[in-house]
Amino acid sequence: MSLRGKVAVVTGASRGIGRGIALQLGEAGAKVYITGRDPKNKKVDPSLPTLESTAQEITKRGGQGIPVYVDHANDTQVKQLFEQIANENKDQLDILVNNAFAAADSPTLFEGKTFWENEPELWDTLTNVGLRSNYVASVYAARLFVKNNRGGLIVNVSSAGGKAYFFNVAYGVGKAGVDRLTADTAHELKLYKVAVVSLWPAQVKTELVQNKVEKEELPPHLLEYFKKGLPTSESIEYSGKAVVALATDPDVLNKTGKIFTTAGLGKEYGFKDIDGREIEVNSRYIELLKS
Ligand SMILES: NC(=O)c1ccc[n+]([C@@H]2O[C@H](COP(=O)([O-])OP(=O)(O)OC[C@H]3O[C@@H](n4cnc5c(N)ncnc54)[C@H](O)[C@@H]3O)[C@@H](O)[C@H]2O)c1
Repeated sequence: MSLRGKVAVVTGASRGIGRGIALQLGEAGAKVYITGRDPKNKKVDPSLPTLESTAQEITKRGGQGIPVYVDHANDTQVKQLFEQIANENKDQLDILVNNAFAAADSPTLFEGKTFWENEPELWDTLTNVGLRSNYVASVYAARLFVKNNRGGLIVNVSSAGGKAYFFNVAYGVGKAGVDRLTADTAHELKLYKVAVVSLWPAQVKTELVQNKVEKEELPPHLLEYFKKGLPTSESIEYSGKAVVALATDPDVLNKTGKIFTTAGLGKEYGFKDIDGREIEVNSRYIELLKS
């Protein structure tokens, strides 16, 4: 229970990597605010977990899960989230994980089209919730961190797509933006002892990807790529273990502004995936990080 007494917020945590991070923060004893869109306003796939079920699981594991409906495309709702956190915790906030990403459930991400074959609006789908939304949440979190003057941690969930071509042009530019957001917010927050890092998971066995593979709802090249990778993929909670390791590291400020792979952190801090597997560091990612 190394994070008992800490207050965290994980955006986009009903499923996927956000859910895995929220569960591990809960297991470490934190109070975890988790956000997701109101199911009344979106198409719900009943086979995917919900915000409420994730919150219950956090509490079952020893933390406190608090679900808050927030559409991260709506700045007013994000502002209200941080007002709620401030009111309920005497302004305390210790950890922000920017994870919400709107593109994965849009079929366009996986279609394999060139940028000129897609309509320009694809840019907005891939960067409004996934880059701009990280900036907005960071603004409100930073105001609390600075007011409290007791340090803090922001983890931006990103991807190797920030340095090399993955899926499509807007995806890569968005991820490069997330990594630059990390570097520049870290620069301004260092004085206040707030660390900001980018986290690159490798291929992750998310509920969405597993569903798409099972139902064969992917173009052939991606179906083959995901099928081949699934057996050795990281669990959603492996990213959570990485966030807990960072949040409990008294020297985390030495890492501020930089990008870390989940497996690299696993090796450094000595954690394994939840099934006991040691995850290999992807040698291509190491090369990309040096470039
Ligand atoms: N899945 C992978 O293999 C993988 C690998 C590396 C990096 N990543 C990155 O991890 C992040 C999360 O990806 P994922 O695979 O878990 O995706 P996912 O689609 O499974 O999860 C995204 C989460 O964001 C939420 N969300 C979407 N739009 C929202 C909105 N408007 N407001 C609030 N919440 C919203 C979804 O409900 C969901 O909980 C992304 O940035 C992705 O690029 C994923």
